Amino acid sequence: MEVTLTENPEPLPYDAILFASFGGPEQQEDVVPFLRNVTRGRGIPDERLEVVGEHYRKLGGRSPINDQNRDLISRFEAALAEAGIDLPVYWGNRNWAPYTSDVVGRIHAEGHRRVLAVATSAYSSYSSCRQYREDYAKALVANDLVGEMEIEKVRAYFDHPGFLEPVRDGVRAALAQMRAAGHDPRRTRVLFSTHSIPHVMSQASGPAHKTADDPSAGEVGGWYVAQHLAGCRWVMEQLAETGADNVDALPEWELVYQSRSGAPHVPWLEPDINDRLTELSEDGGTEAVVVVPIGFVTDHVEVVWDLDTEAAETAEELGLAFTRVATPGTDARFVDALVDLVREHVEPGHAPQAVSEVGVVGDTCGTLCCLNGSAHARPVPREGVPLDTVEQIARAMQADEEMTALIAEEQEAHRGAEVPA
Ligand SMILES: CC1=C(CCC(=O)O)c2cc3nc(cc4[nH]c(cc5[nH]c(cc1n2)c(C)c5CCC(=O)O)c(CCC(=O)O)c4C)C(CCC(=O)O)=C3C
Ligand SMILES: [Fe+2]
Repeated sequence: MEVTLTENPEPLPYDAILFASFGGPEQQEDVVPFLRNVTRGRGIPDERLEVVGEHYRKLGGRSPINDQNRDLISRFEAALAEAGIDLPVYWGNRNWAPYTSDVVGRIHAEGHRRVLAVATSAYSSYSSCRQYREDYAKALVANDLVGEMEIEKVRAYFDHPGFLEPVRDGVRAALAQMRAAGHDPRRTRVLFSTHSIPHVMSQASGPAHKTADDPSAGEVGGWYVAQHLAGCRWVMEQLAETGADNVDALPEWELVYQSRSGAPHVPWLEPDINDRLTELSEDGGTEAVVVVPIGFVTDHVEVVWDLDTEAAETAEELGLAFTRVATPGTDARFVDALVDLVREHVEPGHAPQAVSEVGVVGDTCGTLCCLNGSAHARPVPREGVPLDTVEQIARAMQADEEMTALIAEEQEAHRGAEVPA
C-alpha cells in the first residue's frame, strides 16, 4: 500500500489529554468538604479539619490553584494547537471539582479511549506522582472502564529546561534586587524550598527501593530529594555560567522544606524553612534570603500562605531581608515544556529534554515506584500483583473490598458537584 504524505501511517496513540491537578476550594463553604476529600480514609474529625483549614479561611476560603490552572490550561491548549498536536484537553482534580472520576467518565462518553495525563507536579514521590496514578485508577474503577480505557502519565519533569529556566531567571532577578538594595551577596542566601514529606515516602521515591519486605531490592529510592538537588544545582551553575553574576560572589544555597503536616513523632524531611531562617539569623553572616519554591508549579496556597505569609513573617521578625521567586506558573517556556512532554509520547523518536541524569526519562515506573509502604499507598502491594500501570493498579483496587468501598464513598461525596466555570 502506498502511504501518501497527508496520511499518518501510524495514528497517534493517544486521543485525549488529562490535565491533572490537586484541586482547591473556591469559597469558604468548600473548605471543610475539600479537606475531607484530601484526608479521606484517615478518620480526621471536622473540628481538626477546621484547624488545618485556617490558612484557607484567612485567604477568603478560595485557593488560587483553580484559577491558575484555568489560565495554564488555556495557554497549554493554544500551544498544543500551534505545535499541530490535535488532542482535546480535559481538566480533572484529585480533591475538588472538576473531579478526575467525573472527567474520565466524560472523556469516555466523548469517544476517547487512550488518555495521556499531565499532572501539575514535577517530582517523583507517592504524593507527587503515584497518588495521581492511583487517582486515575480510581476513576477507571468508578466508571467501570477498567480494560476499556488506558491512562498513562508523563514523566517527572523537574529537570525539563522549560520548568527550570523561569526559576533560574527569577533567582537571578531576585539576587540583583538584593544587591541593588545594598545586600552583600556573601551575606545573601538562596533557600530553595519544597514540600516536606515523611522520611518513608522520601526513601521510597523513585523506581526501585528497599522495603521492609524486600530489604535486598537493588537501588535505594530517595529520588525526591535527589531530583530537587539536581534542579537546584543546575540553577546555581547556570547563574555562574551565564555570566550575569559575579561568580566569586555567587551566594550560598541550600534546600529547605515547608508545609509539614501529620503527627509530630513521624519524621519528615527537614530543616523546616522557618527553623532554618532562625538558625541563619542566630549564626550571623546572613542578612538577606532569596526563597525559591522550586518544588511547586504554580503560586498556590503552599506558596502564598506558607512562604509569602508565614516564612516572610519569620524573616521579618528576625530582621532578614526576604524575597520570594515566582513559580513557573504560565511562563511560555513552561507551557512549551508541557507540550514537549506530550511530544515525547506522540512523536516516535522525540528525544526527552532533561538537564539532569536523575529524572525518570521514559516510562521506567515499576511496581515499587513511589510506593511509600505506609498507610497512604492504595492498594497495598501484594506478592505477585503488579502495580506498574494505571490499569494494573485499577485491577488491584477492584480486587480489594475496602478500596472499592472507599471509591463508592468518594463518588457519593462528589455527587452533584458542579464543574466550576
Ligand atoms: C509533595 C506534595 C505536594 C507537591 C506535589 C503536588 O502538587 O501534588 C503537595 C501539594 C499540595 N498540597 C496541597 C494541600 C494539602 N496537602 C495536604 C497534605 C499533604 N501534602 C503532602 C505532600 C505534598 N503536597 C503530604 C505528604 C501531605 C500529608 C499527607 C496527605 O494528606 O496526603 C493537605 C492536608 C492538610 C494537612 O495534612 O495539613 C492539604 C490541604 C495543595 C493545594 C494547595 C492549594 O489549595 O492551593 C497542593 C498543590
Ligand atoms: Fe500537600
